[in-house]
Amino acid sequence: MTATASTNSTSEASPLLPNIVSDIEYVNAVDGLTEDVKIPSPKHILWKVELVDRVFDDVNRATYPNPLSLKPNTPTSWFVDDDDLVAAKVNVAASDTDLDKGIKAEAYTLAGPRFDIAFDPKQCKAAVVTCGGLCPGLNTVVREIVMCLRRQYGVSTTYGIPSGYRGFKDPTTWIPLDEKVVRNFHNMGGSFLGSSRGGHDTKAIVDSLEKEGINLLFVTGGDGTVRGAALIADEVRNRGLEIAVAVIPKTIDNDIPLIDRTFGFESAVNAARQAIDVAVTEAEGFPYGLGIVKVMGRHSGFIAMHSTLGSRVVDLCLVPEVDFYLDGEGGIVDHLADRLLENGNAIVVVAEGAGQELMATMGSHGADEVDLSGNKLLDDVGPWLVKQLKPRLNEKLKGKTPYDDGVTCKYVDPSYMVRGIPPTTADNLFCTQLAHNAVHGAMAGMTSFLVGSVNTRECYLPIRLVANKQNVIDTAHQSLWEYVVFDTQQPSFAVENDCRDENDIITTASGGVIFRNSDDECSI
Ligand SMILES: Nc1ncnc2c1ncn2[C@@H]1O[C@H](COP(=O)(O)OP(=O)(O)O)[C@@H](O)[C@H]1O
Ligand SMILES: O=P(O)(O)OC[C@H]1O[C@](O)(COP(=O)(O)O)[C@@H](O)[C@@H]1O
Ligand SMILES: [Mg+2]
Repeated sequence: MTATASTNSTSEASPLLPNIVSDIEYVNAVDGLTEDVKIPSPKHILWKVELVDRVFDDVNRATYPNPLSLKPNTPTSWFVDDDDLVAAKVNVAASDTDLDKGIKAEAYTLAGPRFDIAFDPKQCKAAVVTCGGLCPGLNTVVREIVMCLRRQYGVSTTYGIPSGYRGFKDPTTWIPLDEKVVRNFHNMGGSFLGSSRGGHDTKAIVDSLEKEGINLLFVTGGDGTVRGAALIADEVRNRGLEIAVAVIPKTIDNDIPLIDRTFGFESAVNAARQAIDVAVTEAEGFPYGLGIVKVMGRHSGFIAMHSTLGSRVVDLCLVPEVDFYLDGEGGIVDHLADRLLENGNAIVVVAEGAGQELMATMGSHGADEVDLSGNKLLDDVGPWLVKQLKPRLNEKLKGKTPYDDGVTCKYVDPSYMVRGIPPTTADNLFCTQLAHNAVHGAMAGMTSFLVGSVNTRECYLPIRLVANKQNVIDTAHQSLWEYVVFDTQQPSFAVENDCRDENDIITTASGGVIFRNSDDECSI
């Protein structure tokens, strides 16, 4: 079966996403069908990315040849066509393939270099900024943006904005970046440019961009940064400026929706696994050793889930997405007591955002504060868990062990050790792909977009599809969480059995899920 998208798609304006959603009529949907069999044309969605103001109007679109295309022997097959799409969903229900209905398709624009570009490289000035919490790979992204701009497009001016969004205000502090400066960035943890929370001032940022003649802006950061970038892109559009705004999503938390994973996540998972290994050594070294490891992840437990599955020795994994309880049948105390008696030791991995409600109901008074970006500061679940578990387990083990001196509890909090490290090789490669594709998209005149991998293919997503939503572990459907429950044999705490239409659910390769909401204005 082949499906071909027609090129003359019609644009359907949505009040919230002007010119982003378009219907594509599939033609020749099923090979071998005779001419007289008419397939009712279902609506398909292409989540188009916006173009900078000057090139928005296709008719007046000025283009320049991509310098890469002028180099001798560059295969034309290296270039991506605007017709090349990435399927948003690769799993389809059998009922969706009913010939009467056709297959409902939803797609993003494939990332990569375009044959024609929208900006004259000689006139280009770029800026790059790193925002939010640190993350392995930030420097690689900056390095590769500079390298790709210079080597592939001949753009020689790129400024590094110091200290996140707040650094835009004073252009005298901007750092000129060239190949020499960035050469060894890929080996460095942290952010050479510096980062920060808070300090986003849309007007001041766009004033500086306008004053300094920046036309390519690359922003790397997490969910907060994406919201900030959306505001910058709106302001740029409102002022009619020719500035492409591209986001390269970062965060060790992996909480950006729709994409397979964020860069830095894999590095953080590897480091978290090392902490688990230490806890195992300690727990095995003492009678009835209980190792408890707390890892980062405020709203999403991906680091906890993936490091648990990577280590395969964990007896209990607690994440923000799943409420748990301590006592009684099906509680975590009985489960851990069983494992201690059976194996002589037990390992718990807990994400920092887990158990917040339980702590509150049991009288713990959280800080009730937010950080400079407005992120709620969490109650510390690690020490709380140690305090709750120790006496309960001692009670459970009484009279059942040879020494009768209870559990030996070892608490490991790797904290920033999972974050302030250089990226793994896989993350370095991933950062390179993301950075280069961000440059290709921006040079092609795309704006207000985020570059990410969807179903292992790099593509461009409109920022607004992603802002204000969170990627969380999919606990209600067949996903990686099922392996956690199977592997740890922990109680399967009740999860919301979501009864929304399957079409509203988007799952990600790392085991995440988001549910569309009305903001998407998407009707299939
Ligand atoms: N709703 C928002 N509007 C504008 N800027 C925001 C918003 N939320 C966060 N930001 C800015 O984005 C930056 C990073 O946000 P933060 O939440 O700290 O990290 P991350 O982007 O990694 O999630 C901060 O400078 C913050 O001020
Ligand atoms: O750097 P801070 O302010 O101590 O914040 C720690 C938080 O940052 C993170 O490492 C990453 O969060 P962001 O990606 O949202 O910046 C969280 O896992 C953690 O809760
Ligand atoms: Mg965040």
